[in-house]
Amino acid sequence: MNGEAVDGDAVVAKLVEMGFEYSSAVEAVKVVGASIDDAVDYILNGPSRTNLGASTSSNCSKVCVKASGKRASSLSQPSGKMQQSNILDHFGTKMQTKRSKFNVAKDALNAGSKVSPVMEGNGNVHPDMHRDTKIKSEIIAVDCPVELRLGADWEQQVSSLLRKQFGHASLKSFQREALAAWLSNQDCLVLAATGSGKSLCFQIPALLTGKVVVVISPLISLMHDQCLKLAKHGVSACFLGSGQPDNSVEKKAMEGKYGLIYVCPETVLRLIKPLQSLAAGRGIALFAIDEVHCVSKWGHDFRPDYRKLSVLRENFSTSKMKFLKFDIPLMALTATATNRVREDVIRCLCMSKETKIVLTSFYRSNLRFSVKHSRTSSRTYKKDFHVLIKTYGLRRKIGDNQHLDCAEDSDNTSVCSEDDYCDRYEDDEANLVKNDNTSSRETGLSVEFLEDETDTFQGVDDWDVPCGEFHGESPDLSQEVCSSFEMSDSPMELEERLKLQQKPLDHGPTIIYVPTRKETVTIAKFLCDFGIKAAAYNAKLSKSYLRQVHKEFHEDNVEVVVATMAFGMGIDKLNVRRIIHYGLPQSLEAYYQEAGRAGRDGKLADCILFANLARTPTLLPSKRSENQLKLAYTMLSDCHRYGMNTANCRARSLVEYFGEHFSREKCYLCDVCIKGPPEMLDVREEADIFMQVLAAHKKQYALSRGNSGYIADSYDDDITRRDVKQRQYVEKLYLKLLVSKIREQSPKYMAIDMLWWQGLARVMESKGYIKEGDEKAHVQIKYPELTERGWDFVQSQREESLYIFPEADMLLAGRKRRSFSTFSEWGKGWADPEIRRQRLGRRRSNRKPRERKSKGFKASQKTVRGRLSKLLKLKSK
Ligand SMILES: Nc1ncnc2c1ncn2[C@@H]1O[C@H](COP(=O)(O)OP(=O)(O)OP(=O)(O)O)[C@@H](O)[C@H]1O
Ligand SMILES: [Mg+2]
Repeated sequence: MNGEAVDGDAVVAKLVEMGFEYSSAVEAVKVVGASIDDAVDYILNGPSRTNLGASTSSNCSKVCVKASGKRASSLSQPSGKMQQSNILDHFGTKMQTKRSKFNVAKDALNAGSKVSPVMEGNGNVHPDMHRDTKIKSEIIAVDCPVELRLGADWEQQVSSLLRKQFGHASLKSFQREALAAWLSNQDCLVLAATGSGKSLCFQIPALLTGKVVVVISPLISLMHDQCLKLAKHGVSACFLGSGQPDNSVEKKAMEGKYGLIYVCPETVLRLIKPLQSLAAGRGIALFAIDEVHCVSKWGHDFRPDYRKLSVLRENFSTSKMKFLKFDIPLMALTATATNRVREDVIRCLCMSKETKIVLTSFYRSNLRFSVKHSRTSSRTYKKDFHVLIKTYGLRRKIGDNQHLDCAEDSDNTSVCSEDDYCDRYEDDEANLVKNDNTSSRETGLSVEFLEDETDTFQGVDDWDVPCGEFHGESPDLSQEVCSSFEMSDSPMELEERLKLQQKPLDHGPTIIYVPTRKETVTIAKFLCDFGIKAAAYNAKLSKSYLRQVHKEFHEDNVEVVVATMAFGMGIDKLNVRRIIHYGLPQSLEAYYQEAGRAGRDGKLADCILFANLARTPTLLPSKRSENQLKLAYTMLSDCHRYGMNTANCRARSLVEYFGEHFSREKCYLCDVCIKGPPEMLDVREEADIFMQVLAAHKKQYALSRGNSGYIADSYDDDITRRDVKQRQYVEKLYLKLLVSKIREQSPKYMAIDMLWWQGLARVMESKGYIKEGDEKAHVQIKYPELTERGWDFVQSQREESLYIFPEADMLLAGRKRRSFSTFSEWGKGWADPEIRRQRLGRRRSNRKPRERKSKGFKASQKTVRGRLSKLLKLKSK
């Protein structure tokens, strides 16, 4: 009995961790018992398809109806919409027919193989799937190709191989460069955009020579994905490590039975000796380190074990292995690396000084970037996802063949939509205050995120989500990705791009990235309620469910996947039309990496970022050293600034963030290019007072410490030295306090909101007039301090204007009514007739009759008069 209770609790805890609501978890465990799989099935499928005995089903029917009723009431449902009450409805009975499904997949893989297909039953099949399907481990012997002598015509040989094996017309220029470097035994760092075809750079060497290519990859899902694709193309490959259920695969791999061996860094460290034997036997052509940004602490996905990969150079060099004529070349590849990360990678991996850097543009010219302001909470789902609802939900209603114009709704493309803002004004202000006051939030864990739990990078096992790629056909060569990367600014091209601005998207799936597991489930359920085939994806959901989602997504049966970062790297699906980030990502690297899942077929795709721009973003919880914390803040801050930007082309800012010179003027596709920047604003007066107050504080502080030194000479005495001595001045002036002082000095600034000043502080910082005065890193400036340039600004007393493009928060503040965070401020404003008129008018318009009524009733219960009037009412009845 006792044991049962403990088990039940553990299952409930696990379900909550997966992102399910506590009440649903408790209810599921009550009905199906302490089995995770049954409970998940119960929550997702409802009682109808849960594998329960008839009696149990009927017994629980009441509970289930109650549960679904509860869910329904929490979501607003428009009349006449398609009803699909849970996120697995569209899977139909597929979850129950794993065996036949998998066999079909296996058949498809084998049928697609053109040359001696090697699809290892055990090698590429997840243990669960293996158990379910009972596929016999059947190994097809691989004839090692004879080592080719590659002469000057190697490009021709590669081209014919490429056509025969992969169906591609030709190599892209960066692939050619990377292969040329490998052929001359050089190390190579390949920096190329997401979806550009980096994998081919290390797959070709395995096909050209009889030697093995060892690929180091961070995710089992990614390794599995690539092995399945290679099998489809008739290339022998396997992956090793904890995700590999068949122990014999490792042995065979070390005997040279596979052309490509995928390993995670943890495994490669363990296999150094056997790999040395392999190098002495069949030979190793290349070590490829995919997603190499994981090496660097400056990268967004740092993996400590990646840092130990210097063992490759140490152990596979001519000094260590006398029979080698040259060090086995290293090829490192990534789509997201800043200059700092690149240097770090070369140093950490001990790559040679002559390392060839193959750098292509990070620019993805077919991606249409935009940023929208949203509270990103359940209250805004309906508004934010209305385009998806229109596209997928309605689509089914009017028939699949009919084209639906799914161009973005004009008022929704706006970064700062006014009605978006007003109704959440109070909350946002409260959050701002909360963020400002709780510096502990920035140093520790955010309660909000602790509750929800996030998918953070822990280890390769967390990502053990084997998945397959079942394209079934080669990509359309006329739509090669490379063509979209190599566009010029010719008038014709420009015209084409201008046409693209308003072009509706082709039909294809969407991925929504959210920060927490909980949101994956709530948003997926919300979309399902509108008839959309949506599914949640987070690392804690059951493996069989995730495998199913992945597969259905690749087969175009799932239209929207709502995922955490667990569905990031390695997703190579050609026709993804929209990537939506619902909440600000933690870095621009992560953002660009995830956005890169869109439009891999070269056709137009949307990358939309919804973020609450009225709120300072917080870091997701993770273990970080002090330095890592600083870096994490810097990266989050860069991302925040990207969202705040209203004047620079988004594609340009992203590409320049990675250190690339953006050769064209702008992309002509992003929201900024389409709408143009906002009207410029002369902020000379506000900047003046901002800087003057800051300078005055610094002087007062110096005097109060008896250290009048460098500023005493220029001190103009509107405050006497004695006054200064009597008061205690803190060295750093908190931005909020600074704004209070500005308001104190001049009531005309009373009506300017704190958000606006935050924006101004950011602008002044970017112009080099102020800097952060706190040693701790912050997302946005918290303790402004004058720079030398700032002191010049203060002393110059220039009259000329200071025009700036107002940032998103400044625009929001302009539309928002100012709040008064302290009682004294509220009191002060009343003296000004204009402010008084505004406030009274606002108070009247703020009155929401329904809410006030209920609030009034509750309040009345607390007062004597209220209770008496209630009594009287009852008596009179
Ligand atoms: N030379 C080529 N011609 C046409 N298509 C190609 C060529 N090389 C690769 N591709 C296609 O490009 C797509 C993306 O390839 P790949 O997964 O290697 O991208 P990637 O650069 O590794 O992206 P990511 O950084 O997102 O991992 C694949 O579907 C592949 O078939
Ligand atoms: Mg890749």
